[in-house]
Amino acid sequence: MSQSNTRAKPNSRDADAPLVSLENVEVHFEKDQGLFDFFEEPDVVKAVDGISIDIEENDVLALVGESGCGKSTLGKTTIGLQRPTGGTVRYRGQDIWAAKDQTGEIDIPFSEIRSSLQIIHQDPGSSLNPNQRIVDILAQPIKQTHPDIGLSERRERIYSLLERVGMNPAADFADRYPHQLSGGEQQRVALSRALLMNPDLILADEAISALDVSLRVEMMDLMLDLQADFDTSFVFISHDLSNARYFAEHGDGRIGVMYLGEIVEVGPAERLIEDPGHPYTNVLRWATPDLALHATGATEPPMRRIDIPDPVNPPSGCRFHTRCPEAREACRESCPTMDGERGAHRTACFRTQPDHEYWDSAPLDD
Ligand SMILES: Nc1ncnc2c1ncn2[C@@H]1O[C@H](COP(=O)(O)OP(=O)(O)OP(=O)(O)O)[C@@H](O)[C@H]1O
Repeated sequence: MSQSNTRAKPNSRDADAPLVSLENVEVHFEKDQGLFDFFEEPDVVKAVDGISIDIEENDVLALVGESGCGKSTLGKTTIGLQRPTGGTVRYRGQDIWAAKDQTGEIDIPFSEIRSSLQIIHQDPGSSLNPNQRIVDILAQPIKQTHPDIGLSERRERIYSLLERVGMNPAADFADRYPHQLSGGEQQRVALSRALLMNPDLILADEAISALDVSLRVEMMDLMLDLQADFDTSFVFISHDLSNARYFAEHGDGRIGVMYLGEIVEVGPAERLIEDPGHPYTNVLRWATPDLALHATGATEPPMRRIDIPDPVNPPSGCRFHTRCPEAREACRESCPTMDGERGAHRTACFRTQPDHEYWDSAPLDD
């Protein structure tokens, strides 16, 4: 059921441009001020801080990291739902926010960009209109993308997609309301609705976290099967490294590890898990017992401290240095940047550079 040829690809500004490209993107939020803090400078959370990454056609990127590290903010910025406070986000070479603000020469209108970049949320129940039947919810994207299609063909498409996502027989589900479906079925409807927009990219933001453990693999397999059918890329967000690994490995994609607003390591799933370059990736590995890695025997996390720094006031230099068991003076003083080519296995840690002054600086003992 390939739908990829139902929508012509938009005119790219640059034919070789990645599907979505982030260049030095920042999203800084001002925290709400208390009544008595009115004359103080507002606190700023650097939810995303200087991230550059490309997402190609039929790509899979699984973002992983602990709660509050900026995964959702980065995901929403990637699909044009969150305006960055710095840097640029491009879709096929078109600056998304220039399109939105209608500044400069626009090759791809914002409305087209937004429908190409879809999202499915952790809680599908809240994103499906409770007063509409499933068939009506799914009719909307078809009316938008194919306004000339008549009622019976629309119904046929909806039924065939419901069956494709495992809701069989479709007629049993089509006339129900969202509250008459299980969480897993609601998520399948949300996925179907996203797919009916013929998207180039779907952001799955903790889309399997609320599902029963037994259903998670089934849902990930379904998303990956449909990725092939619909010619779609996925940014898959999870706080669980084993789910990120499953999705990225089976989708032949990459894992991106986030820490305090930065991507600290990105690379092909298998290599990143088997041979992590960043000490924080090692912590995530340690915290994920079902990765079935060779037991290290360590009962304590491979960290000096377990407390998470305040995102309003992140540590100087490498943000992980306050917890990193390998940290030296050099890590407190300067900030490592990503090594290597875009698209390869890349790590932001001085330890990957054999000639770096890190190796001659004193270990941190505080
Ligand atoms: N609209 C907002 N206003 C102010 N701060 C925000 C806003 N959205 C997110 N933040 C803050 O930005 C940081 C990153 O949040 P984000 O939700 O992106 O992280 P996350 O890794 O997705 O976390 P989780 O796994 O808990 O959803 C957090 O400190 C959060 O409190």
